Amino acid sequence: MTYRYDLFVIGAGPGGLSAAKKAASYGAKVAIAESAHVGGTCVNLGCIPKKLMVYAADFAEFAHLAQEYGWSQETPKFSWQQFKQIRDRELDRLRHVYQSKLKDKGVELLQGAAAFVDEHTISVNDQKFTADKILIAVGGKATKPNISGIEHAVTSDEMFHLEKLPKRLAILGGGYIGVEFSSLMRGLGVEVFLMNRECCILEGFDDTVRNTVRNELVDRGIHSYCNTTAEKIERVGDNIQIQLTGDRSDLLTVDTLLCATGRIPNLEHLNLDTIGIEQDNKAIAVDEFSRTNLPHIYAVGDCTNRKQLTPVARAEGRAFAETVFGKSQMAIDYHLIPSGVCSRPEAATVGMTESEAQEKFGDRIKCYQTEFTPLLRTLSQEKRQSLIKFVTHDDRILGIHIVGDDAIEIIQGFALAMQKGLTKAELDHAIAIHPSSAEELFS
Ligand SMILES: Cc1cc2nc3c(=O)[nH]c(=O)nc-3n(C[C@H](O)[C@H](O)[C@H](O)COP(=O)(O)OP(=O)(O)OC[C@H]3O[C@@H](n4cnc5c(N)ncnc54)[C@H](O)[C@@H]3O)c2cc1C
Ligand SMILES: NC(=O)c1ccc[n+]([C@@H]2O[C@H](COP(=O)([O-])OP(=O)(O)OC[C@H]3O[C@@H](n4cnc5c(N)ncnc54)[C@H](O)[C@@H]3O)[C@@H](O)[C@H]2O)c1
Repeated sequence: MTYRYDLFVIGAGPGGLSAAKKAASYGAKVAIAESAHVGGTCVNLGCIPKKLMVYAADFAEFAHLAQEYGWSQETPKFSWQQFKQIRDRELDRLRHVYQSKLKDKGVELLQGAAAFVDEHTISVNDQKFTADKILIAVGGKATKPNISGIEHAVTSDEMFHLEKLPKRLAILGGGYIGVEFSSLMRGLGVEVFLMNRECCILEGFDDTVRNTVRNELVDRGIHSYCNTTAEKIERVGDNIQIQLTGDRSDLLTVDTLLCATGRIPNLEHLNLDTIGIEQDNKAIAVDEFSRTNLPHIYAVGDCTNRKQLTPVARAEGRAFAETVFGKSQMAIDYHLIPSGVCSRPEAATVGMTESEAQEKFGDRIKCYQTEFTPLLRTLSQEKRQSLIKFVTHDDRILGIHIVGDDAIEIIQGFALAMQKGLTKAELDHAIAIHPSSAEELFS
């Protein structure tokens, strides 16, 4: 049987793009279908626009800090409309860069929603295409809990395109998205109410990090309601009224409600049932080589049940292409993947939390913790603390957790060193750069 393509990729996000380009570099004839914008969630509605908004918000804090350094007092004004225009111009440029990279590699881009017709046939805009191998890389979408009136809540997708900045914003969910948006919106001058149903924000992070970030958010004026969720939501005129339940049970009135309660795979329009692809908890079930139960169909990124992070989707895409079209079988090592929350303060983490290490090694673990004021902040009246915590066992570093300026940039190199089995003694013998925040990791 001959097929039109060696590989058909569904979804041009980080996972699909990296797989398509790598497979093409091995000489495969590749097509990629995209129903929205090339670049996927990351470029269009995720990492990149989010981080640009974080930077936009930072200028408010820096303008304040500048006065402590002797700059004269002026009140800078922020224009949301102007920022959106400038940001969208940059996202457009990025999309073009990704498109021309596909073209350079000879990958054919098909604009439209793809669905399975049979095991080797995909339809896009009523046209049918056959392929020997198929990669599903359709990513995820925001999910909303079943709460009366939840249709009045927006998701992170809409937050990027709001007509105007909210005056009072409530956020349901204290995970990555809830914490990042609460912080950046506060930075832009919005009154923010952050609700999470657990005892603290950032479930899964080390408890010290969770508590430190929360205290700092509160210090910056965010109302943080833990053990609290929404029972009922109603639109009243231009406002949204939220009946809270849990530790807080009052009626909260805001103009915008962001639902940030998690993301699920985006599988509903693919016709997966017609070909019998097995699922695992609403995601596509795959083995260590990203292969589904059908041996010629693979899946990578947020539509599988692994880590919902851009570098992970990219790595899975590359590993798939290497395994199927390259020279060696490649599986991803999910151990020690660093991640960071772009809140103010920033939080970054790699490896085990203290409680995870305790569960595994009991009282034999040892933690080291240091808190300090970064040099940049020492002239300020508002003392912003940074925090570094090591979790070790028999001197081997099991986890590093950082809160404060540049935490995300600092942790990257240490994650690599940990993968190489770094011990605390080795770190203490190394020579750091001074003055810096990262030097605080060295003894
Ligand atoms: C607000 C937000 C902020 C984030 N910030 C970060 C961050 O700072 N760092 C980080 O590592 N991760 C971050 N993430 C997560 C990151 O965006 C995802 O993990 C990553 O984009 C997953 O890549 P993917 O290729 O699996 O899917 P996606 O990027 O979602 O791409 C999937 C693509 O498939 C397309 N598609 C879907 N169905 C079809 C179909 N039937 N036919 C054709 N095309 C289809 C979609 O339109 C989309 O373009 C963030 C996510 C969000 C929502
Ligand atoms: N900086 C980054 O790397 C980054 C940034 C954004 C998103 N992401 C990725 O996207 C994924 C999705 O982000 P997210 O923040 O939507 O999900 P999340 O899983 O990180 O957090 C969702 C939070 O909502 C809470 N929740 C669920 N239902 C609730 C309810 N009814 N009431 C109150 N709280 C409720 C959950 O307990 C959880 O704490 C993340 O897991 C992450 O992998 C990464």
